[in-house]
Amino acid sequence: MSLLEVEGLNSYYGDSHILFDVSMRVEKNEVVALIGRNGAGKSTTLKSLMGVVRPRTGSIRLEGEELAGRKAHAVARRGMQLVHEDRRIFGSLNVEENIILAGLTAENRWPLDRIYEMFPRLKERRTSRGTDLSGGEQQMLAIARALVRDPRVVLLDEPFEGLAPVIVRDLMRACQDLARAGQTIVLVEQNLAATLALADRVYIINNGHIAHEGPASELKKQPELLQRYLGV
Ligand SMILES: Nc1ncnc2c1ncn2[C@@H]1O[C@H](COP(=O)(O)OP(=O)(O)OP(=O)(O)O)[C@@H](O)[C@H]1O
Repeated sequence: MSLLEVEGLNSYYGDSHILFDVSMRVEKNEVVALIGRNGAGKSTTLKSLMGVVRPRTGSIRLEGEELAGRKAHAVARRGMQLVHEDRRIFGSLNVEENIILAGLTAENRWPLDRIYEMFPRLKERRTSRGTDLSGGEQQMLAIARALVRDPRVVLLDEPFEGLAPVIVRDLMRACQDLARAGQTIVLVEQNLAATLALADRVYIINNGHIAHEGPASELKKQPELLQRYLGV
């Protein structure tokens, strides 16, 4: 049994059918990336896993437990965390308050020291308000807010988007440390180099259909796939 088993997801916005029989599996300690063109359905897949979008049909099993149809807070309680593209931190609270608040209702929590070891920059900025952080620091804080709840699976939606290359490098390093420490991650990211550096395995989604699945290391040798589905 895989840690996360997704079968036959069909998701809609109103009458628009967005995901078509999406199936994926994620092993424990694995980093799985979901890539595809703009509008292919990557964010909708993460939102469907998290219960933010409610799939009309399909199954989402985490450690064998069915999560499809549950609300996001219930899914979070079972050990899934989604770091949204728009980060969702509290601007009026400082860094440490943001982290503590996120962890309040969690069954298990990372100690603050472990968070700060992963993101030394957050330790330096721990008394700064959310609104005073740079984009990169906000992204670190958004990830920290997910990690403090000691998730079984963390879903990252475009964590490097809009960040300067030097910040991307720092965040990449943190994500690599996280992966090495055994954190299971599902990553959606436009930065293909970063994606292939981080991921063990990749799914390509095209018009809401899973079009390819395979090891990240092999995708680098398949330029025709990248051309066909990503236009690169
Ligand atoms: N809230 C919404 N209401 C209606 N349609 C939506 C909504 N969110 C997304 N869509 C549509 O669903 C489709 C899939 O969007 P989604 O955000 O999942 O794509 P994506 O692969 O993550 O792309 P991007 O990289 O542009 O975020 C697109 O056609 C998009 O316009």
